[in-house]
Amino acid sequence: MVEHGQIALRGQGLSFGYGNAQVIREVDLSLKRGELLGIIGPNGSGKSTLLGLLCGLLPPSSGGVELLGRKIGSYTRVEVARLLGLVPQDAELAPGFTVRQTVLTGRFALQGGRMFENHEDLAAAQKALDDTGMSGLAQRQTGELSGGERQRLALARALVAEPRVLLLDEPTSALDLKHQLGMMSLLELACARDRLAVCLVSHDLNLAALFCHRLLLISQGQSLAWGPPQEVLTPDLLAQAYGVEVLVDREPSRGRPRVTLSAPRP
Ligand SMILES: Nc1ncnc2c1ncn2[C@@H]1O[C@H](COP(=O)(O)OP(=O)(O)OP(=O)(O)O)[C@@H](O)[C@H]1O
Repeated sequence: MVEHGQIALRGQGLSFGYGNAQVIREVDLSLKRGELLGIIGPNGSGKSTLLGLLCGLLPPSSGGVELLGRKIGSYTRVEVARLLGLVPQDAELAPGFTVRQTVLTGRFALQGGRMFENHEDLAAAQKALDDTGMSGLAQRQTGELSGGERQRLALARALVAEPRVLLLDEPTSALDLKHQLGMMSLLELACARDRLAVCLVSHDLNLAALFCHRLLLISQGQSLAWGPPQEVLTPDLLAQAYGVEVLVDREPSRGRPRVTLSAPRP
């Protein structure tokens, strides 16, 4: 169970626009230590923009973000990089590097000016490669990876930095069933064991329901629902957000809500 009272990341009254187009409106969100939080919502509803606000990359037009109890703007960039990891959609992987070298670049913020990796860095990189199922590809060049392998490498590079908060934008979108389960189980374990706070954006409502403690449903830049999966994944709320009819029942392994699209016969 997630304990209350230990907020890792908090966004309050967040608003943001690109130019004159208002994209995020008055969104509140809190992420506890050890919590796995899912942000869901239709295309263009503002999920990636919200992640950008939460990690301090985008400046809110109103409202603010607190990381571990302090305004995010009061940290230096290196301090933020040390505490908070971000895995964007299509994470950039520099060409010409091997998978292992790429994972090791994730240790940069921990190295404090040290030029070469030490034994601890190498051991952490190996563990991240093992955990993400990438050790067999450790010598492969980044330009020679499949989409799913790139996603797993991006996660390995983020985990090796040992962040306190991890934000991920559609981290399972290119993964097959086994690797979806592997990645979500790994994140779940990091939450439970290391008290990592994880916030991920996903279009896979069932995967999010299966693993996330709470969900935030965003629609047109606003928070439409916020709470445990069974309170958010209801046919009414999903119809409001996505404009489609769905069936919601319980999946048998954890009793979490399961969403099925309802399509009329042709
Ligand atoms: N750099 C930008 N400049 C202008 N408008 C942008 C920019 N990035 C995103 N937008 C617009 O802001 C809105 C929210 O985009 P955002 O990427 O946050 O949505 P999303 O919910 O993550 O979408 P998706 O599910 O399709 O990835 C969209 O209307 C998008 O077109």
